[in-house]
Amino acid sequence: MREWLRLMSWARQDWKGLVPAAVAAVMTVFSHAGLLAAGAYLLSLAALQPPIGALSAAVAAVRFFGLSRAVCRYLERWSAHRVTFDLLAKLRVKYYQRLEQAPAKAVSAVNGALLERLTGDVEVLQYFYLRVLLPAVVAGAALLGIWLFLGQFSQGLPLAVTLFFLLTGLGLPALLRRLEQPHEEQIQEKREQFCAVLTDALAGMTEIHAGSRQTVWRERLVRAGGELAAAQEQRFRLAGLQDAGCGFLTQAAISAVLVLAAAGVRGGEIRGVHLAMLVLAVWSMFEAAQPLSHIFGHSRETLAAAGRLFGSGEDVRPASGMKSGHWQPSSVETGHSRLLVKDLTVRYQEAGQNALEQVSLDLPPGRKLAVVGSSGAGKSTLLSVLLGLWPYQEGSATLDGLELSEWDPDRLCSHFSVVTQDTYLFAASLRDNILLARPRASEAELAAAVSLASLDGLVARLPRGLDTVPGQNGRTLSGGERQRVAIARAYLKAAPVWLLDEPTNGLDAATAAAIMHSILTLAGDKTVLMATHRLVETKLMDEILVLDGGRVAEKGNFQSLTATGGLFGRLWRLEQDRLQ
Ligand SMILES: Nc1ncnc2c1ncn2[C@@H]1O[C@H](COP(=O)(O)OP(=O)(O)OP(=O)(O)O)[C@@H](O)[C@H]1O
Repeated sequence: MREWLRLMSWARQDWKGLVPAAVAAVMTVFSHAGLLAAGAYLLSLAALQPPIGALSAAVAAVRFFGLSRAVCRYLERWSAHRVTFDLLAKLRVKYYQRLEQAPAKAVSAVNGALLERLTGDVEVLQYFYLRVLLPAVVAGAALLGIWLFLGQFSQGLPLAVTLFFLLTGLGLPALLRRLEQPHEEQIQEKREQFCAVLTDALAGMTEIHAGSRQTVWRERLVRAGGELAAAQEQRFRLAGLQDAGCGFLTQAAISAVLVLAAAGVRGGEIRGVHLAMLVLAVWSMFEAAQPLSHIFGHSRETLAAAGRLFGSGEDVRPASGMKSGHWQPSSVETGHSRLLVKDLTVRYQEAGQNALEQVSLDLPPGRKLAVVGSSGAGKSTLLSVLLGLWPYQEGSATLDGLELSEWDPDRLCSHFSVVTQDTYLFAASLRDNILLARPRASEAELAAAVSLASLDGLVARLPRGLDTVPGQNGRTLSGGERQRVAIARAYLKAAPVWLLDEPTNGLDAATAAAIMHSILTLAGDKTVLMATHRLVETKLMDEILVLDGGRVAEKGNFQSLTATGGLFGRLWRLEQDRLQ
């Protein structure tokens, strides 16, 4: 019921488009009935060979309904689809924005399932209007028309037709609905599974090849596709049964009308010239009952899709989000931001282990802080929380005195230039990929970013320079080159705080040193927080925070930490041994 109300209120946003579409749909059905009825009447009357003038009204009616049917059908299709696609576009954007504001949800969900929701579920919602709301309105109007029209001729006819109309539109579908229900749920489940396997296979293509697992994955895909097809086959069988049942009931209704009307003619209640008209008018009105029979199926599908779509938005709590009336500091403009973290505790699962526990740090403007620790210590988690990508359960994290959870996500992000361990490049030109950070940057600013990030050598080598498309996720670029693109983006963004998550991960020592040099030169007097595994890079930082199992194990600068022989000292010696 909740989903129904939400769908109705969703559709209500565009009621100005919906009403004309519904009117056009009703007029189409009436025009169709009018055309057949007037045609049948004309032929019956003509068979009695009356003076030609007596046929003129019927001829005019046939012409009128013939034209109005075509025009109304066109208007109905055009307006209904236009308004539906408008609504779907709005819904897609809204759903994407929700995910964007709460990426925690996106990260924890299976990619394929998310993709399926953004495409499949949103697509299914078009049925709500086109195949649920609209047919219901049209069927209601048709039933009213049947009563008004047939009531002129006999009392028994509307009753008989209504009975068959309701059996066709509601009785039979309600019966089949019970049989279909388990298949619907199964189809959705199988479809999500198939999408998840497919997206996994595409994303992990390299690993699959490297591990010679092509056959296994091909079989997995074929199996998932086969299970989906089998589930769909069952449902299509029932849909076929429903179509056959509808056809049968329509013919039964026509036969009943014929028998009743013929009896009426014999009894003098109905004129013989009206007999064919009544039969054909009823036949055409059943055009409105047949779509009604699919309402159950489509409403179930749309309600399930609405539940997943609206539901997924609902259980997401943005990690950051502006509370109305809050003053939002604007240190982006002044270039000075202070990050203060106090006793921060973060858990990924409600009852799970803490990924961060009682972590505190102070990052005044211009300070350079390195966060180190072994794998799983919580470095990336800390950065995700600061970026507003993950909520925290306890403690506080403020930027310029305002809790991160109070910040508007866009405004919060505008304070950070980010370089992650694996920079994503879109399937667009290198220019567009760099300008992502500041789309309105001038050519001079872009050129400066390219040169300062040491990308000019690469740009000179590329066939179309900055306009070259480096493939999906920069397939044609090396890891170091991709990181340089990220640095150029960070520089262009000119945010007061640089957040770096292992920016030299996977690069050789020489490239890593060159990248670090570029970063620290470009960051200049900006604040820097860098998570890293390479302890040598921490020599250049003002302070080092050593995390161990989500807790702060040590704090200090490079000299003090190596001198004490604690965790950092041990890790440093291990790194030195490995390099020798
Ligand atoms: N999305 C997630 N869902 C559940 N647990 C997670 C998630 N991301 C990280 N964790 C867990 O949180 C802990 C900290 O992970 P985190 O990625 O922050 O460590 P890290 O120090 O950055 O590790 P690495 O150096 O390997 O990147 C780990 O135990 C990890 O398994």
